[in-house]
Amino acid sequence: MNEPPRLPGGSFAAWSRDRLALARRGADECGDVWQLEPGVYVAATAGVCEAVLHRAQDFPKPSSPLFPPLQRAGGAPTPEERAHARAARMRGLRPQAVAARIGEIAPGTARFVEQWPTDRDVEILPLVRPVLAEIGVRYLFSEDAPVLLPFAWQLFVAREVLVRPSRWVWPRWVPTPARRFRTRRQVAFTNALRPIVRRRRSSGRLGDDVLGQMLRPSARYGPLSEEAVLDTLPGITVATFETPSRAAGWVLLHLARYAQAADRVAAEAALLPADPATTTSTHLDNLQYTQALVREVLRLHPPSWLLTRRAPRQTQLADFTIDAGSTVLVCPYTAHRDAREHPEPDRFRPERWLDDSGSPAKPGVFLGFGTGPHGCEGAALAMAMLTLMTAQTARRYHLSEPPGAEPGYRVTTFEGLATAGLHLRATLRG
Ligand code: HEM
Repeated sequence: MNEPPRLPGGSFAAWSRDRLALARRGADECGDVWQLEPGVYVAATAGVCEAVLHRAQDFPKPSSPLFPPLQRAGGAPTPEERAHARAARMRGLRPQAVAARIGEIAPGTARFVEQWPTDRDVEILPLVRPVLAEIGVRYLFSEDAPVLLPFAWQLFVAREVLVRPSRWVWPRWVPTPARRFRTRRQVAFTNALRPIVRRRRSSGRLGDDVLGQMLRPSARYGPLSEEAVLDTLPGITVATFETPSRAAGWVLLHLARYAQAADRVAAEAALLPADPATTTSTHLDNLQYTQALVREVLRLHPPSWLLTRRAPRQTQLADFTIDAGSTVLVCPYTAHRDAREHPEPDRFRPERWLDDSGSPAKPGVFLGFGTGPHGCEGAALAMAMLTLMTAQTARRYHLSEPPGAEPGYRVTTFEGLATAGLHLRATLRG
């Protein structure tokens, strides 16, 4: 049996101290796959990460939903029920569906820009999160969004409490205070959503938003049950703004750090209509440099930088044997810094995502939204929100970091790569 190499000094204690640094050292010194501790492997390079995510039979995603099903007496949903719920959500989230609703997303990102207090340092994540929550919840529930938004916000708060690092990892059945808090918030959200689902179904006015698409029967599976609708929406609701907010923090930081890139985004954004509600998918498609910039930021700082998979049976990965019962951590962060895929991988160079004519290019593996059967369902929505927000911000402001030798934020990696405490200053462009 050919086990993946162990990284010298790569203990769990070293991992806990600085996970990004250890991940980089593992990729540099061990290559494709390395061993963090017995039974825990890290897939580090682009090809291997991609292979694990595509080989979902050999490396299934553990089912540990943040908001476990409440409505079902009969335990976890079957694979068929999961596929049905995913297909229903994707009707409202696929690229064509998002493209048709750009005029609803753009006013939200424009409001964010307008309300940014200028000429003083402002903490970014608390500024950006409520705006993206409003856009995301509106995208899912349109005119029913105002009722659901406060409950959605409480789901987010419950999530933050739940994922906070703690000394003890309690078995899943232990009702810790954080889990009880989560369940109460999830029940409250579901109780607010149920009458909306019933009203839409009984009136026949299902709506054209994501909820409306989920309520339409599928040709293949028929109608999605009320329980499945109610169980699937808490997770998706938080997903519409949680990871996008982390991504926005990184993108805005890069606008502040790279003035020339920001100027180029501003020039492109000058072509956006004055009334954001009239923005269309054609306007969005024309923001090619801005999209490249967002993609480049997600390459360098993928907010979901480490994905978990299991190996229920013994299997091969690259030249190694992965034992039954192992955990495989897939690392988009190091995969994106694989020089065979992205030359000068540590350099911020949005142009790498454009060809000579300025059209989109795919220079190498990109796992910012994962890939394979569990790839991100909200990628098109996230790209639309982030691209519009970036363009509108650069059109109106110069951003800058607070002066000083040290960055005014901490990089956190637990449950996602984020710029905790990031402050930026916006000054109106002359
Ligand atoms: C910049 C923003 C975002 C990033 C970087 C991101 C990243 C990711 C990644 C890497 C995965 C794969 C996880 C894995 O393979 O284990 C994923 C899955 C997922 N994302 Fe996103 N995401 C973003 C925004 C969104 C939005 C806006 C939504 C909701 C509308 C969403 C919904 C989901 C869902 C439901 C999954 C699970 C898919 C599955 O397990 O089958 N994400 N996302």
